Amino acid sequence: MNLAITDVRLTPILVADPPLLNTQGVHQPYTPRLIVEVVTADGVTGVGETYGDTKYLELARPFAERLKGRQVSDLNGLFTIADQVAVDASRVENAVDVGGLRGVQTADKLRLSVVSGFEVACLDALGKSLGLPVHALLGGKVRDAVEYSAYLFYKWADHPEGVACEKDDWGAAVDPAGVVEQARRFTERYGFTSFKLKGGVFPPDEEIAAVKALAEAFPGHPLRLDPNGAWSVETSLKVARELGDVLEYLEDPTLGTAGMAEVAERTGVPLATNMCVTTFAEIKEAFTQDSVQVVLSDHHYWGGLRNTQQLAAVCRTFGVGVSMHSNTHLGISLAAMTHVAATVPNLHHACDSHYPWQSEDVLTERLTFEGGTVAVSDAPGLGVELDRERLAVLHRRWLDDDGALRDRDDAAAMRVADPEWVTPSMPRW
Ligand SMILES: O=C([O-])C(=O)C[C@H](O)[C@@H](O)C(=O)[O-]
Ligand SMILES: [Mg+2]
Repeated sequence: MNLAITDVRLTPILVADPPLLNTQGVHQPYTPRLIVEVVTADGVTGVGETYGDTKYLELARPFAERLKGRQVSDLNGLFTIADQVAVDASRVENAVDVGGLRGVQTADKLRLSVVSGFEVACLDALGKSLGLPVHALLGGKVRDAVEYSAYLFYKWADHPEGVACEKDDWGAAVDPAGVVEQARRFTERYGFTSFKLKGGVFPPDEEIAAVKALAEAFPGHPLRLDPNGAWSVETSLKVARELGDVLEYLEDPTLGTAGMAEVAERTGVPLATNMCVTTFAEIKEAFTQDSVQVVLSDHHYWGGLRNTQQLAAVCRTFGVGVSMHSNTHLGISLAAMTHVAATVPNLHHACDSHYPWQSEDVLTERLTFEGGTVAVSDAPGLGVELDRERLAVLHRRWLDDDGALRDRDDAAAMRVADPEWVTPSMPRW
């Protein structure tokens, strides 16, 4: 068996995204992703997926060059390569609300967001070469299916008039009735039993009303609300008081470790985050201050599946829960999330996934949710197959774009509907 990497292919694509609202604006009609392929000397191809914005592409290209000739089994070596890839200082930002609502943007985190795409591709190729599923390469699954939650969004029925887009069939959801209707469709289509509402869009009282309506429509089901840090400490506490009885957790009610610690100290509602603990460097301060009770890992920016396992081990050590965050992603990443989630013993909350919102994919067969879960594949590698024709179509869309959509910008997308819109300063309420 020859596991040497002889070729690496990077294919940036643009995939359709519905008009989902968040505190910064609205999703663009098409969003960038990067598909990574590594090919071994034996002709085995492994696939990975990560963020596709320019700041990631400019790191992925030199990374790919350095990968050739190495072994797909050399997973630790990926971090050595990452250290050799220079990050332009202009890309680094220390604010916690930059970079698509997922915390600080350090040079290391940018590199790790690229490592993850290559790590998954290497694991896929290694698994296919050895005839083993990725979860076996990670130490073995402890469950046969991974539970996901319905990721509810306030949304418009359509993207603004005149904007080129793919139509979706979800309709609008801009009030409690619309949110409950969306949740019903999620349960009918996918069998989800827990629900997360992306908040920070409307004044807190309206979002409280939406969560109360969900609690009434789905009594006893786990509910979460995530305003991406849009509230002050006092507003967070008010929401916690109003919704304390029905929430499984409140996600990033306010920005930053200190604010989260203050909220956590003054409420019994558990706090989750994918914004104030997004790197290993942030763990010590957050955990010693008891800022968060659940860390939502995202293998893309934590540096891959094995780093996610390490994060889970640290969380277990400190008695902090762990689950998974999601951003717009396709089936390769859902497969990767499912493999790693299957290996984490202390995963006690349903994971997030945007996948139901993505009508387009690059796989020959879409992954499916049954009873709100994705079955853990025992096929070699990730257990997915790339559809080259679809990949070519979505890459063509990227090539044809004049650059306007190649870097996700929810505030810019909002300005198409509301020319006065600027990214709100935080706390918004
Ligand atoms: O849980 C979260 O914070 C997210 O998923 C952040 C994402 O950017 C989400 O808000 C989105 O895509 O609008
Ligand atoms: Mg979040």
